[in-house]
Amino acid sequence: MSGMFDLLLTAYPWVKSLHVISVIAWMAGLFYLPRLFVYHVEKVESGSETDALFQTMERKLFRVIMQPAMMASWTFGLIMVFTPGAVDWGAIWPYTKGFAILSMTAFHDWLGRRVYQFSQGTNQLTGRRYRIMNEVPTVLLVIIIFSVIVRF
Ligand code: HEM
Repeated sequence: MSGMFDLLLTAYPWVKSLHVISVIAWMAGLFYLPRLFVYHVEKVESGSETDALFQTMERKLFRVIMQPAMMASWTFGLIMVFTPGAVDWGAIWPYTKGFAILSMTAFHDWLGRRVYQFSQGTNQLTGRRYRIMNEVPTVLLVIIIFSVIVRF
């Protein structure tokens, strides 16, 4: 067991670097995909060539960038959770961060369901709704950064 802990401690700065790289890639998609939806709803005629192009951009962004980036963020984050001393469970920040990452994951899932709906031509939501939803990852990001940096 102590050999395992030594390995986790030695790898820690590398794991944290990979974690931050993954979350940046994930966040890029979480910010951009709802913007694509806004333009898709407001400017694109259903069934047109541009509609097909938007569907491709949305699907690729979600599958090729966001899904792998989310899995990597979770994997490296959980490795740090199991590194001795990394998380002070007596503090408040692990719980505010935990709440925010679960919400971020739920938001990611919600976006995935919207990608599917656009691909079926059954989107129900307005551009205004997507503009409002675009603020969700921003608010969660603020909670996460205050949690891990201020560490209240
Ligand atoms: C997906 C699930 C996630 C898990 C399980 C997780 C877990 C962790 C853990 C255990 C640490 C080390 C504790 C620390 O040193 O602060 C950490 C660090 C960090 N996380 Fe996450 N995290 C996740 C997602 C995110 C997301 C979505 C963001 C940004 C939006 C983020 C940003 C950071 C940053 C910036 C650090 C480095 C803080 C420092 O300077 O030490 N994490 N994460």
